[in-house]
Amino acid sequence: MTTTPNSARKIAVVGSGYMGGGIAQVLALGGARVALADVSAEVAQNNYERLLAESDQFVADGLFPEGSTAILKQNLWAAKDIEEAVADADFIEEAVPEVIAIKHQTLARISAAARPDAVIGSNTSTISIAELSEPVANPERFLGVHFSNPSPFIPGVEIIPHAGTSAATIGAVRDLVHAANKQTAVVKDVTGFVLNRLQYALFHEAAQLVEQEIATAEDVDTLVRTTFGFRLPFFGPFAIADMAGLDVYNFCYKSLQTEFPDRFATPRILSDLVEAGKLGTKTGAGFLNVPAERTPELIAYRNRAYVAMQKLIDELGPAPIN
Ligand SMILES: NC(=O)c1ccc[n+]([C@@H]2O[C@H](COP(=O)([O-])OP(=O)(O)OC[C@H]3O[C@@H](n4cnc5c(N)ncnc54)[C@H](O)[C@@H]3O)[C@@H](O)[C@H]2O)c1
Repeated sequence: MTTTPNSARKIAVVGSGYMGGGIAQVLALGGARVALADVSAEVAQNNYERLLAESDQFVADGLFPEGSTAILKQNLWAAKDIEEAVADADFIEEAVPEVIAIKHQTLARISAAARPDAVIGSNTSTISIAELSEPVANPERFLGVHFSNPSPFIPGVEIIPHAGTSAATIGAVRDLVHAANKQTAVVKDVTGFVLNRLQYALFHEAAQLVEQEIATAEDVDTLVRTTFGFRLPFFGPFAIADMAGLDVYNFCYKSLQTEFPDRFATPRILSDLVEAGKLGTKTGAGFLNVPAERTPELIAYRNRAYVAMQKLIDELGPAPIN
């Protein structure tokens, strides 16, 4: 639930490049006053102008609502340096390059110049949040706030507290991100977090299939897009497993184990449910506990979703790859 409208917030984005620029657009369009800071006043100003020009193009292409550039002109500004940008900010997002030394140096400057109660987030994709927190004074106000590329259009943001991040900090960031019309999930500070761990698990198997000449890269992509990947905008892996039947998953694991006993060892959380007779949607209990009486509603939604998805793909045409 949103408690504070973003129009009442002051935000600074430090590192106004590709990701920082997009994040600044999202937050400024959500109503916050957003300062851009970069290596120099000139770079910040150039990025400010780039973001306005890009917004004009997005409006012309129907991707941003009419009037977006005017809102950005009102809410975005280019600061002369990090200190000026963060001085009275409630929230600061760091989006400088993925190099620990640069991030540490930047976070030290942010932390020294910001209000002691300002919340500080990092857009890091891979660096431990605990390690990044080292130069931050009051590290309970620091956490990962990981937007995805392209940030104006991808709806999810991964929130990564380190062990010392306060609950109030997590709550404040979730409010702020939700007020900018994004969805959040809070995950632990482990290598790869959740998003990249999953993304690279899929890529890792895909690369091995191609290396072993089991399928071409094109055919792997076709299969992912047109089969299980087709479901993913609507259902995550646990909803899909519940709908498929956890007994079926258990059996498939046994099959995979004949060739890959270690890589596809049956996960304990799956075998525990199967042993308890909780086989997913068909038994009204599984990972996500969809009550049995709602199954027809779920199936109807699923079917509508897949038909709508195919219509959208037909309307857009294939991606310009190859
Ligand atoms: N590009 C992606 O797809 C993606 C996706 C998710 C997360 N990320 C993460 O977002 C962060 C930024 O990535 P990006 O792709 O936007 O990089 P980028 O190179 O486009 O932008 C980095 C910006 O930081 C500025 N900068 C460099 N040193 C600085 C300093 N000392 N002080 C202030 N500004 C400084 C640069 O001038 C540049 O404008 C990285 O941590 C990256 O891992 C990137």
